[in-house]
Amino acid sequence: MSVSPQEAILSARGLTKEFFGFKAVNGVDLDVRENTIHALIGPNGAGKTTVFNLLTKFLSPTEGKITFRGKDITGFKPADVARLGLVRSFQISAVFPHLTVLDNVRVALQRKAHLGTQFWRSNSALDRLNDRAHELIAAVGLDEYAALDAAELPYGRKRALELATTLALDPPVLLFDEPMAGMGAEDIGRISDLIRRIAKDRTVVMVEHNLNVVADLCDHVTVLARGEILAEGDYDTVSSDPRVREAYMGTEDE
Ligand SMILES: Nc1ncnc2c1ncn2[C@@H]1O[C@H](COP(=O)(O)OP(=O)(O)OP(=O)(O)O)[C@@H](O)[C@H]1O
Repeated sequence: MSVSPQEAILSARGLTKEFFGFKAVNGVDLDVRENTIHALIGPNGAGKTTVFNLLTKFLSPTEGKITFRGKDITGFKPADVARLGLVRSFQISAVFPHLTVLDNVRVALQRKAHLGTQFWRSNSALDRLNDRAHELIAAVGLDEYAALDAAELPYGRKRALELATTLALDPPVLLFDEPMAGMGAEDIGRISDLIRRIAKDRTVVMVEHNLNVVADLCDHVTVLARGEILAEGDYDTVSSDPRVREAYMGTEDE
């Protein structure tokens, strides 16, 4: 099932990335539809992280074009695309270990508001910020941890905090690189629920190795292998595709 470019919030055409002559990503056309959860999957070395870094502008493509809401963002810097509303979470999210959960979320909200030091002159603005911080903390299930330093949080809860600080920026598109990496079953369930809730009125793109999570969460799946798109569609479609099965089994044998 291909997505028509008109419906896509984020698109790539002919996306190619060469490292020293080796094409890690080769001619990838991608359309991410608004308000869906879109997974990038594929065996090790397929080019998922490279595509993810190209989409978020952490890498520049050797060839190809990326558009966001119809605007060509190929030459943009990561901060520029974040400002437009394309924000990656987890691997780069700024959580300060020695600030409390509440203060971490407040700092993120302040950044969003660009209020800087002037902000603290207004008590009503401070109240609004505190209310919003508590809402976000509740949304990610961290109410009882609000006063704890971020460093003291268990791993899964730390990721929930990273999610809250990302949500503070209120981005229409969120990109996650392996959000479930290193998590136990309980945390996976909690973060999956969170992502599902977030995605009700947002677009989510995620690289994910855990195929149970992909099956459970994602509306659309793009399978990459050797830098190219091997298959696309919903999970049932791609998981029953013999080429996809072969690509995964091939790497298991290696
Ligand atoms: N900076 C780089 N320099 C050289 N080669 C790279 C670089 N980054 C990635 N590659 C190569 O590009 C290919 C794709 O890598 P990438 O990390 O995008 O794959 P992946 O699908 O995310 O893999 P994994 O599931 O193992 O994380 C690999 O062969 C990798 O070795």
